[in-house]
Amino acid sequence: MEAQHILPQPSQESADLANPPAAVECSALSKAFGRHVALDAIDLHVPPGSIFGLVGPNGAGKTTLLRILTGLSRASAGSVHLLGRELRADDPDVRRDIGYLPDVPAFYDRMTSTQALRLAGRLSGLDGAGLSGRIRDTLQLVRLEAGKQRIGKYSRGMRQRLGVAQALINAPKLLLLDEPTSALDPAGRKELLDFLVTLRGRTTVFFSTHILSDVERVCDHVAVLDKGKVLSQSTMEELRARHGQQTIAVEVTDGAEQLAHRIAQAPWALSVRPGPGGEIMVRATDPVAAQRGIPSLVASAGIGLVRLDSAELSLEDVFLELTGEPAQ
Ligand SMILES: Nc1ncnc2c1ncn2[C@@H]1O[C@H](COP(=O)(O)OP(=O)(O)OP(=O)(O)O)[C@@H](O)[C@H]1O
Repeated sequence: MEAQHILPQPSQESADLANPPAAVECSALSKAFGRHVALDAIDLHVPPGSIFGLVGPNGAGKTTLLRILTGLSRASAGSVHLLGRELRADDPDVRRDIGYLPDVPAFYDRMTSTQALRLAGRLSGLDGAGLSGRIRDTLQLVRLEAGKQRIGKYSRGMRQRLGVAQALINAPKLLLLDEPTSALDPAGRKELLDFLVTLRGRTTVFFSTHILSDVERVCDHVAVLDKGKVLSQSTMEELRARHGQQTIAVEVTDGAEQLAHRIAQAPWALSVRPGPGGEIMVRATDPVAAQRGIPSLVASAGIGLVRLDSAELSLEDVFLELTGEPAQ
């Protein structure tokens, strides 16, 4: 995918700002459906220009949050600022610079791709030759024909790609995507993710997903949402480093199960579980005490120590540590 025609151009105004505002700033944001709390006083800071992944299992509250950010749903409490302006029901202008791809994009099935994008463009205030050019460019970008085929005949993947084109029609400064890759085959996923990378630094991309490898592939920032709470938010490096330091990988010659049992009794042991390479992964309240204590536990068990190291954690490991559940 080639992005240069459809990318928003960096504005002089934003270049002049020493500290551009956060693309998304949520403060104590809550949403309840009756007695069910879907979002529980979340604070979220999405830096401008970032590719930000919001990961969470089914039911975490991802779609609820994205619907609030796009103005499709109202928060029960708290505030949202988008690109420096407060999101309010009586101020539709705030949403002018936003593109949105819902989890299941809806179209009029009797329309063609061009007609759907013309409608979306007009709703964004575009018209004339400028709109026609943008329709051509965005369709080319998502590899869809401008022909006579009706959307009702499209595959799921084609509908998803048309949804991306629709979200980009107004050259948004903030692109919100709800599970953008879930309906795509591996080649389509790779293509969409590669395209999102080309937007880095020019448009803020905020997307929700439960596919951790997608986040690892393209995101520079990540937040973990679970049961309506933000458990963690940081850069990808900070997330891995923070959790890696607290987790120690222990590899022994034999008797790993017996050793794991002994380690679990130590006062500094938070959790002990098998790692991907057959080693024992130890999460410790005091990593230094754990690094000192583990060799003597290995020696007293009469087995040999092969490796004792800070763990190299994948996002999958971090997610498991934070939520206590593997990603679906
Ligand atoms: N309109 C609604 N009425 C009642 N409960 C709702 C409504 N919308 C969402 N919920 C509940 O709020 C919680 C969060 O749902 P949400 O769809 O935001 O999660 P999600 O992280 O997007 O999950 P998924 O990946 O399955 O789409 C769930 O428990 C869901 O059942």
